[in-house]
Amino acid sequence: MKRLILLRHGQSIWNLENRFTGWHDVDLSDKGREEATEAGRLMDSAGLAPDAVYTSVLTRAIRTGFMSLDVLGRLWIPMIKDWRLNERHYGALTGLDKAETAAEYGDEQVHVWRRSFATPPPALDDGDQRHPRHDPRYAGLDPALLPATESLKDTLARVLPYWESDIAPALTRYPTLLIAAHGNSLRALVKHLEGLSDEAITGVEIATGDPLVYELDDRLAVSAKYSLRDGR
Ligand SMILES: O=C(O)[C@@H](CO)OP(=O)(O)O
Repeated sequence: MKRLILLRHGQSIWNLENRFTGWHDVDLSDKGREEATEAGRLMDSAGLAPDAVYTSVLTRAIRTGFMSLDVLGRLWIPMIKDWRLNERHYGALTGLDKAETAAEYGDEQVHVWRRSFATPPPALDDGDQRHPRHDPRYAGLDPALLPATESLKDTLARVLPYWESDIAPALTRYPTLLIAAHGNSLRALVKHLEGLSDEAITGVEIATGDPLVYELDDRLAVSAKYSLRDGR
């Protein structure tokens, strides 16, 4: 049996401030750091010892993985960072206050931008400093790969090939594998793992700092799923 632990980063400063974040690189809040440490304690109590961690190239996820592994005394395991585990790109909404945006465009429109499967938020212009082409961490990538906005469908379209090419094969070598990532990149993975419909995934939320464990058989079919914090 293999175990996949999905861990959404702890609360970030922009989660706390209620701002659309996406690919903006904001760090954890004090509460987020506590959640990251607590996630490590929960894994420890459950007897889970990750053999490797996959994470994004965004500080809040990297730090969450690092802080949880620190509790476990496992900072030495391989940590693989890849942009394809980044949060869904929030386009022109990046940095805006969620409540103010809802007051301007209406709750329904904001809900569509946040949770519909296929409708992306308005895109960023190439010249906008928030566009990933201006961020040195993506300098080695083909600019055509870099999103100016993303729906969950678009996010799935980059997470899934990475799952198939890198993460799923790694489960043979690392049978307990931690993925420290983001609300929407993890929702994309959950949709795939559980075979959820486009409609069903719109109702799925992933809490910060709550390790979600999937037990997988040799064909990587899910045999059990539970959360370490809420026990669901
Ligand atoms: O702002 C974001 O990037 C995400 C996650 O924090 O927010 P939402 O839940 O609205 O998709």
